[in-house]
Amino acid sequence: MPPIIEISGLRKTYSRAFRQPHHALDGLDLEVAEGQVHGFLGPNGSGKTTTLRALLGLIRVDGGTMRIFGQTVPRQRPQVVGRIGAVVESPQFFKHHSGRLTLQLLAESAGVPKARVEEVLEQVGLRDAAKGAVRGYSLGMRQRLAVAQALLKQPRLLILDEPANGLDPAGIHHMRELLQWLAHSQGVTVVVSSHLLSEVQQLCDAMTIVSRGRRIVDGKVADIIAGHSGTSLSVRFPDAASLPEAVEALTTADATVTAAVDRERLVVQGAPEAAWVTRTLADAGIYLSELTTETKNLEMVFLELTGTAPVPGETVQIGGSVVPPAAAPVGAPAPVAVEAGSGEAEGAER
Ligand SMILES: Nc1ncnc2c1ncn2[C@@H]1O[C@H](COP(=O)(O)OP(=O)(O)OP(=O)(O)O)[C@@H](O)[C@H]1O
Repeated sequence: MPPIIEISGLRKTYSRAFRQPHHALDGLDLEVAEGQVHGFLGPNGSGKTTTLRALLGLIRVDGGTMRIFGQTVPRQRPQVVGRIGAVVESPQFFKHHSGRLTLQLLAESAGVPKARVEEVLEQVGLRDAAKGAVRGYSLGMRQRLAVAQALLKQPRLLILDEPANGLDPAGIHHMRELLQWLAHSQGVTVVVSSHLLSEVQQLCDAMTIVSRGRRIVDGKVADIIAGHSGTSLSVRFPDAASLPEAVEALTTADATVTAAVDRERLVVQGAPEAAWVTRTLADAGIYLSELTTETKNLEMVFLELTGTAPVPGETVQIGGSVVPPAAAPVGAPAPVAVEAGSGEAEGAER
């Protein structure tokens, strides 16, 4: 079955006064299969929103191709727009209207039966708050209203930019259940962008990790974690002067082992077992004072893949993540529901 979304080599460059042009998208690829919750994960400024805005026709790109439901967009957007619901960017609801009236007016203009309004209010958990004016809504409530708006037309593809934004833990849990139900029981394909790793891990079936406008890795969430996880060993010595000798001893004994000095300790990866490290060092006349095993979680995998792992004494700058290793590739304020394909509306230069 062809992917619901296929993006290949997408490019978007912003010119900046007195600075080099900025490649927000630098040949980005993305494939999203039908009926899954697909996480679009990346550090701040990695190009997630730019990609979603391009898909929805809100900005023009400089290169690459995009297909939704097999149709090339933006050219064939009219053929697919009715099947897409999206929540990207800031809310623009009439503050004096109630949540229910907001949805009723939108339903009317879209030719959707009024009964559908009650269904979506129930689905997003706003039934009891529906008669209150939107001006009294919290960030999380506006977020829910935006999602309700996106669901009105019973879309087959739902695109949400940071859906957990503004939601409290109960709201996040509720949103997760709703999105998984839509995907797994209703066959809706759901794409969510996020920088919340734990949320992606719990919510998504598959994910694409991006950094600096490029895809770093994609696949099933569990496979990505399994494929990049592993254990590393942290080794300390009575005297830090032993560190360079220890690196030499370990990497000479086995060329596939990596040993990196991290302040006063050595981080060893690829060793057959902990005992091998102890033995190899002892054979070289080096004695250690501590050896601990560290298992990687998704956060460590993400930091490693996107090159945003903290460096002692340095603060990683936005958009300044390092170029990821060559071996890796495998394959807001509260948002508002955006009418997909509502035209080319280039955002203001930041
Ligand atoms: N209209 C614009 N003018 C200039 N630069 C822009 C514009 N929109 C985005 N950018 C830049 O493009 C890069 C990608 O931005 P984008 O909003 O797509 O990132 P993101 O992955 O969604 O980040 P976040 O997680 O912080 O929302 C950033 O460096 C951003 O500053």
